[in-house]
Amino acid sequence: MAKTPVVKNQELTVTIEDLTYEGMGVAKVDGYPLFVDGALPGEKVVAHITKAEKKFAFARMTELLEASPDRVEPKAKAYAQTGIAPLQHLAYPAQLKFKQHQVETLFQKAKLDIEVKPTLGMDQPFGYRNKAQIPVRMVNGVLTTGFYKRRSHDLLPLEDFYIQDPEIDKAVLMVRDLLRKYQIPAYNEADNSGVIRHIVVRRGYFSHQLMIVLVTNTWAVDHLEDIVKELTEALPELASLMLNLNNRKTNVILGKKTRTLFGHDYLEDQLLGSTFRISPLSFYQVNPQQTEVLYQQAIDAADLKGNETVIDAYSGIGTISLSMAKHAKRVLGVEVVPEAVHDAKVNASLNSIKNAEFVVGKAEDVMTKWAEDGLHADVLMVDPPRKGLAPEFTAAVGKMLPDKVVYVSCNPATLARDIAALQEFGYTAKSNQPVDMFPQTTSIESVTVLTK
Ligand SMILES: C[S@@+](CC[C@H](N)C(=O)[O-])C[C@H]1O[C@@H](n2cnc3c(N)ncnc32)[C@H](O)[C@@H]1O
Repeated sequence: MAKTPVVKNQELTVTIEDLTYEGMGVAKVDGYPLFVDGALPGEKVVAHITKAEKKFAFARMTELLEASPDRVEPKAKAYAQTGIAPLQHLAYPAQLKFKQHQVETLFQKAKLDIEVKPTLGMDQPFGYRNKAQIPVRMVNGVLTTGFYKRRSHDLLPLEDFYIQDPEIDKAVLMVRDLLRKYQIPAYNEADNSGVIRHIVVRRGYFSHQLMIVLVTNTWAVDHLEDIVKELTEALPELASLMLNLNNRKTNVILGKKTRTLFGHDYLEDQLLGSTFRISPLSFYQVNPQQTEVLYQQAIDAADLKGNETVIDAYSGIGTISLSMAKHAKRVLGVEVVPEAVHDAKVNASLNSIKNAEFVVGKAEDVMTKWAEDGLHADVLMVDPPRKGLAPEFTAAVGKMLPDKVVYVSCNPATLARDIAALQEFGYTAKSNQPVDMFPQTTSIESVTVLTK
């Protein structure tokens, strides 16, 4: 095997120069990169090599010799083992700079000359998540809720998740205690046995409505009536209690079939003055306070005058579409999850919006058809998942040539790739606005406007 500049279990003193997009400190040993877990730029640390590859190595920090002024005390040491909050040791203003810098770096690499504005952050960057998906496993013979340790499926027991709405944490513990009381077995991944796989909880930030979904390996859950009765009595905010069947050997959390045990089969919440129904299988942004900031950026960027046709691709339950419909002539949404499209249609009528239509389908297929049919959009909104736009989608944009493209992105790497592709059709972007939707984590959301 080729000789590497460092070897496994070696300890060396290094100075950290940068932070990777995953939040690991980067040091160089004669130009060879060392990724040091938990270390911050400017810090001098003792690094213990855990893995040495041909082109880089991983290390663990065993001693902090000189700390960064941006280092803060993490909320909980154990919590750091999970990867839920990989930036919790970095002061919040520095987290916001880190995100801006990440986008700048990716744009530079893609040779894009676009100004990246300072990240819009939160006043209180904890307790913001409106959704939790908590794995349930047996730990030492006891049904336990918590989170997986990084790069593993070993469950670390946790009661306070810090970044979730504290009411969600309380609801999870209440469900856990009832499952313990009625001796319901937790799921066992090794042999696909047991009953309870996950507890999924959503809470409306504005409505305070609570939705609990018990994800189970079977429909047959003992004492279900007792559990439902006790939960409804204990949680006055409970608006929806559901059972979701997932009996496949998979890392996907939710199965396709859901039964309502109590209340509605949806949750309601408000955003920018409109009410939205959200089904358990539908996407809904997890940081409601910052979602309003993000959507306002997108609405301002679209600069609608009232006579435009807007396409909202990857429209989910229609949150962006319906916010835009108030300022446009017509909005067409396209989304691949049928339940989300159903929600979007209901949401249009709940908010008395008559100029928005929603289609189920892959955005790349539907956009191609619209372009072939000669449909013209003045504004194209895109809010794709992390993998960004499909090449067929970008090609259809080149055919339709909307006047403006407003790109809401949750992954700056695919954003940079897609902007470069759209440039081929004569689009340019002047600036990018990151909005911090996920404090304490490395995830980056941003809005970019492209015009011809
Ligand atoms: C980041 S979410 C945005 C949803 C919505 N704009 C919002 O803010 O709530 C991306 C959405 O794209 C949907 N999706 C994923 N792949 C798709 C595809 N190929 N075509 C259409 N929709 C897709 C997902 O189901 C999800 O609802």
